[in-house]
Amino acid sequence: MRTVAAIIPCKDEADRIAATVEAVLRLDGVDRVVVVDDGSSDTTAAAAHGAGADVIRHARNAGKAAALETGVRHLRELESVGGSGALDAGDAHSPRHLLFVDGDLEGSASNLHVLLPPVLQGRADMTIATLPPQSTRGGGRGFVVRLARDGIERLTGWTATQPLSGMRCLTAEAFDAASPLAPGWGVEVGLTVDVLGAGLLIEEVPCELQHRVSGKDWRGQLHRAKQYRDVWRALTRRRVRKALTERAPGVAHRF
Ligand SMILES: O=c1ccn([C@@H]2O[C@H](COP(=O)(O)OP(=O)(O)O[C@H]3O[C@H](CO)[C@@H](O)[C@H](O)[C@H]3O)[C@@H](O)[C@H]2O)c(=O)[nH]1
Ligand SMILES: O=C(O)[C@H](O)COP(=O)(O)O
Repeated sequence: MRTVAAIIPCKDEADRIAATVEAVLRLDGVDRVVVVDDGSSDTTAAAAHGAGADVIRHARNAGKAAALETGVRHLRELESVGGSGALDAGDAHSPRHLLFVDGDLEGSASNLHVLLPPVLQGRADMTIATLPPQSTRGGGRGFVVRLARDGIERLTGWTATQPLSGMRCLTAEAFDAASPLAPGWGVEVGLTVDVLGAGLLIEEVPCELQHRVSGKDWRGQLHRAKQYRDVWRALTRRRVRKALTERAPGVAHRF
């Protein structure tokens, strides 16, 4: 049985991370959980460690994409030092599949198991969870989601139901196709465009997840403004790269 390593980027999730880690560790097929504490000012790292995760910390906040990259780098280092060479138990020559999980899912993370079979069985290179209506009402008006969905569609022809969903299971090949990741909140859009651009397959999978939604207050709106900026940057970079690939292939890799 091939196994999957989970990476959980988190900032200030001390109240939620232990329940999330415990639920992910119980998932069939997941044998390691790496939590990246992205410069939290609370006790996120200690709570994650206490729940059984490998924990690595950013001294300063660097954003979600950087936290995911740190997690994957740490995982690969851990496993090459440990002797398994970033390989899984079932196939001595394949790098690990990855499961990206947000830190605020708590017990609902136990429903993430549906993301694994399409990837483990080779039907998809990346699965993306789609979430049901959330029990707490959010304060968004759909601006970021529309920017992301329309941008992905224009670049790839594929329509994402929930383009910002960060709960994803992916092969090492899919991760490497999107590396370096688009910074900050651009990471999901970058992953989707790059994975499709590499000719790999994506499947969306409904998943009963509940997370902390951003509200209508100024914090929520500031968060959305940053999401908008990062998604716009990720899309713009990829539009430039695509145009250059068509017109000046020699320089396109620099973008
Ligand atoms: O600087 C940061 C900020 C957040 N996080 C973590 O990233 C995850 C997602 O952040 P969250 O605050 O929950 O963002 P939301 O806006 O609620 O998230 C939605 O939108 C994001 C993209 O904009 C996706 O990454 C998420 O999966 C999706 O649920 C959580 O584990 C956070 O703790 C970091 O690691 N570093
Ligand atoms: O609250 C949300 O759903 C996200 O922050 C995205 O914001 P949006 O509703 O403006 O797209």
